[in-house]
Amino acid sequence: MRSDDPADVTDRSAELLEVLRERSPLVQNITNAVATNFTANVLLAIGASPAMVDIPTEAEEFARIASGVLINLGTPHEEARAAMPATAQAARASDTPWVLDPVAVGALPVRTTLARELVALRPTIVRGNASEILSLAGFGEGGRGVESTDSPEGALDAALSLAREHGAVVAVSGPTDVITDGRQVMRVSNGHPLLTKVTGAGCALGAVMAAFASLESDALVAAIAATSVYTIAAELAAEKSSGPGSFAAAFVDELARIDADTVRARMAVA
Ligand SMILES: Nc1ncnc2c1ncn2[C@@H]1O[C@H](COP(=O)(O)OP(=O)(O)O)[C@@H](O)[C@H]1O
Ligand SMILES: Cc1ncsc1CCOP(=O)(O)O
Ligand SMILES: [Mg+2]
Repeated sequence: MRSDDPADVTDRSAELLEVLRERSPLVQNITNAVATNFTANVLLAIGASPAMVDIPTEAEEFARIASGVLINLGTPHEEARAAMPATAQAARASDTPWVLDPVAVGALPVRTTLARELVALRPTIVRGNASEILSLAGFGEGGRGVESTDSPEGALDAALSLAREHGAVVAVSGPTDVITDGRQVMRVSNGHPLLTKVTGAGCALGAVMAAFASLESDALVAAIAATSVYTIAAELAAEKSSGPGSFAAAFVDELARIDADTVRARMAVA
């Protein structure tokens, strides 16, 4: 498989969805108070097994047995903050892939310092919106709270810089998601604007990336596969919903229903 060949990546993404359903990876989440329940439901729907293990000592022990780990900085309370670096180190030491979501880094001092510390611990994937990726790379001041005020294309240089400095895949979300390992740059154009009207949609995508990264050693392909399955499910859900509330429910349903053939037919990667 060539990770820069859209046809190969499409095939592998479809296959990875089937592997995910067979293996049901155990995904550990240290995530925020807003997105916790939605994230767990998204993971269950897609076929993974969520565990919100986020307190010191337990979290780092769990990272050794988890299939993948998400560390998300959305509401970084003291206990979670204390657990994060040791969890990242334990994940690294035990070859558990881990995803960093630097929610709202930029102007907010506590999470911005913490995000810089964590990114130096070599996440497998850094996932954020464009403003977050620009800020983490030192290229911007942050978005509007948790929302982006920048475009993924405008964050490409920042993503390349972060990827090269830290040896991570960087996935920048937006209307077209831009994903890079510091050499290749791939774009996923699936998705629907209703995803931006459900809080935690970006956060839950990070957890899905941790699930896929546990199944595929090429983290670029894992991030593309996760984004594609997720955003195609959003397209299907949007066709059946009348607004953000019914969309959120339909989205969880479509994550549970989506199959490999649908991924092959609809995936728009280039
Ligand atoms: N305008 C848009 N059209 C289609 N999909 C979008 C749009 N904006 C974001 N998405 C999708 O929504 C999901 C969350 O992305 P985003 O809203 O950028 O993250 P965050 O919630 O962290 O700010 C991603 O899967 C992304 O592809
Ligand atoms: C609203 C909010 N405030 C702190 S974390 C959070 C959730 C952000 O979720 P997402 O980044 O997925 O939109
Ligand atoms: Mg976010």
